[in-house]
Amino acid sequence: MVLSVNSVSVSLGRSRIVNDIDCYLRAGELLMLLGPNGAGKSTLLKAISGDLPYVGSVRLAGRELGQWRPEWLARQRAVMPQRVEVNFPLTVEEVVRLGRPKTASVGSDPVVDQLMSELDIGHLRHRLVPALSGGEQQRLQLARVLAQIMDSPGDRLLLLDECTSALDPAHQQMVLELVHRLAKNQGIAVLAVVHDLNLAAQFADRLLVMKAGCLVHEGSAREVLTPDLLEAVYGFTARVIELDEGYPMVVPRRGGLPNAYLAPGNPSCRQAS
Ligand SMILES: Nc1ncnc2c1ncn2[C@@H]1O[C@H](COP(=O)(O)OP(=O)(O)OP(=O)(O)O)[C@@H](O)[C@H]1O
Repeated sequence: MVLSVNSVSVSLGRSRIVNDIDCYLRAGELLMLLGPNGAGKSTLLKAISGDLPYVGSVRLAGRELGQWRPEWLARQRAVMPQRVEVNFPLTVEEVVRLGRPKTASVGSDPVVDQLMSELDIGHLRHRLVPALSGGEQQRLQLARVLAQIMDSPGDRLLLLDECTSALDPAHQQMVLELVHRLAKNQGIAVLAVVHDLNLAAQFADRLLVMKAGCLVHEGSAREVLTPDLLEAVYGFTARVIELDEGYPMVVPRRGGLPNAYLAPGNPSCRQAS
């Protein structure tokens, strides 16, 4: 198992934001984490990344997160947070190179070239980062993150927090096809927070759904993306169509936002800690 999360809870201030989560991730698996705004998805990802204190157990490749040396983590685990502010005057190519391990070649680096090409930023390689558009910045950050673990041996974990939120539909497709290929061809285990239900249906091996700090559903896209479950979790009504491609598509109904949408989350899940 690349990642095992057992009974993980996170409190921020006086509130318990993430409540008693269990999940696991095997090599080559693409797991997508869904849930309404404020459900606790980013907080869980930050705990798994070691960026927030938690109670419970997070094991990477069989060993507790805190027991790994930072050098091992830097080669085997890469994290793309929801927001990355880059205001310093480096070029696109220099930023991707920041992700490379110190042992990588100082001259031309095929991994850097390949990632810039696959993420469609090769033509921007000499451009200064503050002059990029939002979507270009997001593809650049993904390239930097992937550069970190691209040619590492052994178990690798990729944690992505809304890595396609700024992208147009073609680039969303491009990015998730790349991430899917890396999982399947290189055995990288991927945990990705997404809001786009149809991208999740298309690419995820398994879906996890969080609401009000708790894990409330887990299963395949066909099991999770049902009208009843979507209404219970998000409070909106939708049709779910089975596509010839072999995965479902969610079509929200216009005007299908009941008042329940604005109601607070399940109070039994998140309480003062
Ligand atoms: N430092 C903090 N102190 C108190 N509450 C916080 C803190 N940081 C986040 N929260 C709250 O924790 C809850 C979960 O936040 P989190 O960012 O994990 O949600 P999310 O599921 O990733 O949401 P989104 O889909 O909007 O990105 C939110 O209600 C947020 O306001």
